Amino acid sequence: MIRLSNVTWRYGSPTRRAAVGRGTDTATALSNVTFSVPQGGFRWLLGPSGAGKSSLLRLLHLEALPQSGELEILGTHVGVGVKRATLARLRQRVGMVHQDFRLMPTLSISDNVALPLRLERRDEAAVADEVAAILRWVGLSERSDALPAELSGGEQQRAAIARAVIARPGVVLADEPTNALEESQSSRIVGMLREVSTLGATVIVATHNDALVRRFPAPALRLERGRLTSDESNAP
Ligand SMILES: Nc1ncnc2c1ncn2[C@@H]1O[C@H](COP(=O)(O)OP(=O)(O)OP(=O)(O)O)[C@@H](O)[C@H]1O
Repeated sequence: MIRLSNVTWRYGSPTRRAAVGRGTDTATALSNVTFSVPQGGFRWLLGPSGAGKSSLLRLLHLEALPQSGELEILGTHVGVGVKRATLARLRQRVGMVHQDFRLMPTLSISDNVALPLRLERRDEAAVADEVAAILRWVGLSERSDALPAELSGGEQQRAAIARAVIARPGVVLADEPTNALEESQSSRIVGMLREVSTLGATVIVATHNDALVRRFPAPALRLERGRLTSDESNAP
């Protein structure tokens, strides 16, 4: 479950600089944003360039804290004063998929996918089993020893999804995950993200791809200039 109530977030605040080390102005990226998504819900995140989609996903990925308003993720209230250890634990329960994959170039696909489990110090035999199972799910069993650069864009994105979901996060966020991909790969990626939500994770996917949104109908959150202009969260 994700719940935001009147959340406002400006770039260039001390919180933001401390969190990611950049941003010098005070552009307001999100203004009074209020919505909630239940556990297992799937939402498109739509809006023109600069509307605040990436900013909202970064906030939900706990890369920064809201300057005002309330943010609740998986039952934890996140705000100024929240303990670092609480944030770190919560962050492990939020998976993120980026447009440019962000796989570690020197690690094999299986080692990339294993990273979240190794961070949790899971037993290596269990890691091997989980990695094999998830690579089967994303159709990459044959490519487990390859380096990311040896894979196509669609394959790299499937590996990135495997890495994002292997530790069974309660929330999965994707920032324009199909931008660099051709149509058939895009559909496959969105199909997987939909499946992740039916398995119980809350999933939010930012996109500019209207054709994809039509092909996979789901409630949408629409941002314009940092404000939520449409919230179909209560749609059936
Ligand atoms: N590092 C930053 N420092 C200051 N302002 C920023 C920074 N990154 C984004 N912004 C501003 O925040 C606002 C929202 O940007 P954001 O990247 O969230 O939009 P977006 O909807 O994801 O756009 P796009 O679809 O082009 O990716 C914009 O006004 C943008 O200029």
